[in-house]
Amino acid sequence: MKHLILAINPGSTSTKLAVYKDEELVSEFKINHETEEIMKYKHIIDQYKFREQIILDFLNKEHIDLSTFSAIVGRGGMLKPIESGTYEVNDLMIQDMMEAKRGEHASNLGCILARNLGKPYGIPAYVVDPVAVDEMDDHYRYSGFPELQRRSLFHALNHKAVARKRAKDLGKKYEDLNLIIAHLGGGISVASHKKGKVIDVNNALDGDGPMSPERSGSVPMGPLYNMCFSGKYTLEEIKRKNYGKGGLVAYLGTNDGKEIQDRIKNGDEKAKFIHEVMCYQIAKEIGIQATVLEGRVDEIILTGGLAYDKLLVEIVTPRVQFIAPVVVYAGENEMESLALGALRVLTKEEKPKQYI
Ligand SMILES: Nc1ncnc2c1ncn2[C@@H]1O[C@H](COP(=O)(O)OP(=O)(O)OP(=O)(O)O)[C@@H](O)[C@H]1O
Ligand SMILES: CCCC(=O)O
Repeated sequence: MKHLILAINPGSTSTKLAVYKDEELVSEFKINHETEEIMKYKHIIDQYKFREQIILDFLNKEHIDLSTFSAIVGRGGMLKPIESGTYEVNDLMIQDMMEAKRGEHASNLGCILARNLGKPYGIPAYVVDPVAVDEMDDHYRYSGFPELQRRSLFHALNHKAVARKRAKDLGKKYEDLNLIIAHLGGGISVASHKKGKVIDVNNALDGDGPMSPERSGSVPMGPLYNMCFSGKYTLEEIKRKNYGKGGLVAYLGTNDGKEIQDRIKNGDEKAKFIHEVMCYQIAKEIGIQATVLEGRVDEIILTGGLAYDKLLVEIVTPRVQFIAPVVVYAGENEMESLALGALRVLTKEEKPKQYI
């Protein structure tokens, strides 16, 4: 019997959905969200109904009955640090995502949507490679403030999926390669994959790394703490400057990479300069990760939605190709990875991990 699987991927600038019959893609859907549309919700959890309606409308349009799914799988959010794999959605996971104690990210909704949609029909819910996957080297964790440790939060699902895909395309094992992978999405994470483990990455949610379509990336700390204590801003407003309203959207009023490309083509000098700054910072972050891998880098991979941007690739590549060859895997492999992660559990090839 074939398994019908619904994959749900709430991203920071989009909602992506896919239906798989075993390994075969049956149908998919993606909707991009304007910054204003998303920013009107104070907390990620407040977006629940909005994102749920997108899923129900998609299933309706495709004439797919919810009750026919064998499993529903969501992108996993800011859980406690955990190892890579497929996890059963349980009560603790739901509670942690509702409380968002480790922070707010669109992917926090993945497990809640998967569980709630399937529950009336007894359909099992899973998450795969949540953003909280933690395989870090301990050197990574320490900052110069003993009170402040770095946290592993990144686009683990796409990082792992692209790394495995590249290894397969090369006829090698992921565990035999050293890769620098730059996920270039609404947020940007650039990571060192050392022999199958992600040992270092910038965490854009904590204001680390390059600016991105809607994250500030790292900013000068002196001016930042003056700003924080100026009395002009609430904590919420400062957080929004880092996450949601930072980066390209702060300078150009849009998080839409295609629109920015069009503006550049039409001679918009400001868009051109800010885009160059983002590219410069991406290249610099790749350089940082090259030192983590001590220069022993097999390949640099550019992936995520922004990797479709040819100008970005043209600017970043010459700055970093002295480190290793640059390969582009534009878009993401997240939907297939979600579905295959659930399928391995349904076919009993793998036992689901428990979130405790
Ligand atoms: N063809 C394209 N050209 C330029 N930019 C693009 C293109 N397609 C998508 N983008 C941009 O890529 C970004 C979104 O990438 P992606 O879909 O990987 O992110 P997301 O899933 O919404 O967010 P995140 O990965 O941070 O969770 C947006 O800024 C989008 O405008
Ligand atoms: C937690 C994923 C990182 C990001 O969206 O910036």
